[in-house]
Amino acid sequence: PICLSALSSLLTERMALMRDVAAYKAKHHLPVEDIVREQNVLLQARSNAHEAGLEPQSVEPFISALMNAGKAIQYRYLADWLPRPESFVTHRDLAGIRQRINELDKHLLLTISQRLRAGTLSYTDRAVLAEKTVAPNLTEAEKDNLLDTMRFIQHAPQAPDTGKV
Ligand SMILES: C=C(O[C@@H]1C=C(C(=O)O)C=C[C@H]1O)C(=O)O
Repeated sequence: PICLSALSSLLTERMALMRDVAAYKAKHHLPVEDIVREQNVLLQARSNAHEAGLEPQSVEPFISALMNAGKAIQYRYLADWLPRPESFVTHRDLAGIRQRINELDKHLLLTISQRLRAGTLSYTDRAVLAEKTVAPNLTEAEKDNLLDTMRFIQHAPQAPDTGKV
């Protein structure tokens, strides 16, 4: 259960940051989708997965689901702000927010790796996670997608110990 609450707070914090990302982009007239950044997030995730003992390919659908949810949340904020342009104030800069997102993604994969040592996620775990993970503008469909792709994540096979030094 410890791992599950850590997981849901990491997910919730990542989703909550999307408000600041959207506000920064609105202020600077930047598009929501940033393909170069997305490629970096995926590359970083593969390397974090490897370090956490996970199969790098198996984390890709989960990371893509995180980014899809992130973009959808931002689009909803921008739509909500259209009639009230004064409401999108942020003092944070994008580089700082992205640094925090990098940390969160790394911790997410480490926590998932730890949790998988206790066995695969059960339906109860999934329900607990779904209930605990609540963020503004995150829909149930996006949450389902996150939890479905999380179940796809696998540990990397252990390197055989040859006994040689
Ligand atoms: C969060 C951002 O917006 C989008 C979502 C991303 C994510 O969830 O990591 C990455 C790039 C963008 O397409 C961002 O630009 O940093």
